Amino acid sequence: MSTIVIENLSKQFSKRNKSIEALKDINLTIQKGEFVCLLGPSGCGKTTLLRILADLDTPSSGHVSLPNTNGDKPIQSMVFQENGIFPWLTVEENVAFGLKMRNIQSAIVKERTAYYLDKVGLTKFKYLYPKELSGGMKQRVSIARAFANDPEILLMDEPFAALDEQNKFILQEELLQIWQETNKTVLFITHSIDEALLLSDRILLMSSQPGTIAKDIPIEITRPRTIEKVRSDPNMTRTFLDVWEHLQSEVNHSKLLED
Ligand SMILES: Nc1ncnc2c1ncn2[C@@H]1O[C@H](COP(=O)(O)OP(=O)(O)OP(=O)(O)O)[C@@H](O)[C@H]1O
Repeated sequence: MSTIVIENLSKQFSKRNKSIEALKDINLTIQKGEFVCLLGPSGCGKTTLLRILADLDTPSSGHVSLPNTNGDKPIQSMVFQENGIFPWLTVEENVAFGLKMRNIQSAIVKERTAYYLDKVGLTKFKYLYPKELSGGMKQRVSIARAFANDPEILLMDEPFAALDEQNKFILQEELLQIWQETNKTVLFITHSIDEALLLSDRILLMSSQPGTIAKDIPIEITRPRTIEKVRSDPNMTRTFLDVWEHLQSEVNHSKLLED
């Protein structure tokens, strides 16, 4: 069953009287429950695509079809790289925010908030404010809030990019656990090939500007996965090199166009 269908999507921006073609002719189908990573050179339109799916921006042409939820829950929730939580609310209030906005019964809000606070290990920090939290803890709040909202689709824009390796690894594991339990569809932007191999069912590799889907690569290594398992699998080594070479040539290509 497909959750997201994108047909002939293109997006142009105008910047200082010049037109920028950010996305060109994107055609894509994503199945319910799939974990898909978007990888591509800087400026290739990854965030633009996510923003269109989040309804924060509109396509210049083409069509996006998302599931219909009859308004009883959100279609999509977005997790940003940083600063995605409200500084004036406590950890608990941040996680409960979306549910309260939808006037969900307070007993359910409490139960669901407590469940996801526990999942991301923040129960004992629930009365703290964001300024009292580390970067990793803030991202945990964002993830707990996104899942507590119970959306059909999770849109994640480099959520772990600002974290140190150790924290990144712990959060990747937590995310995978919650994803497997909830069967949400996840679209996840990353610049890390290792991260994409560890997390995704599929890597969508984009070309440099204008962004197109250059390759659609299934990642078939069994779950649960660990970095060690991914690194020692010869197929994954080959995929890593393929993706690496693609990114290198796209970066070189866009440099040539700039020169
Ligand atoms: N609101 C906007 N107005 C004008 N140009 C924009 C706007 N948003 C994005 N762009 C341009 O569209 C292109 C794609 O940007 P986008 O942020 O989607 O790329 P990205 O792949 O997410 O980049 P990065 O990996 O560096 O985060 C860039 O050239 C960017 O400058």
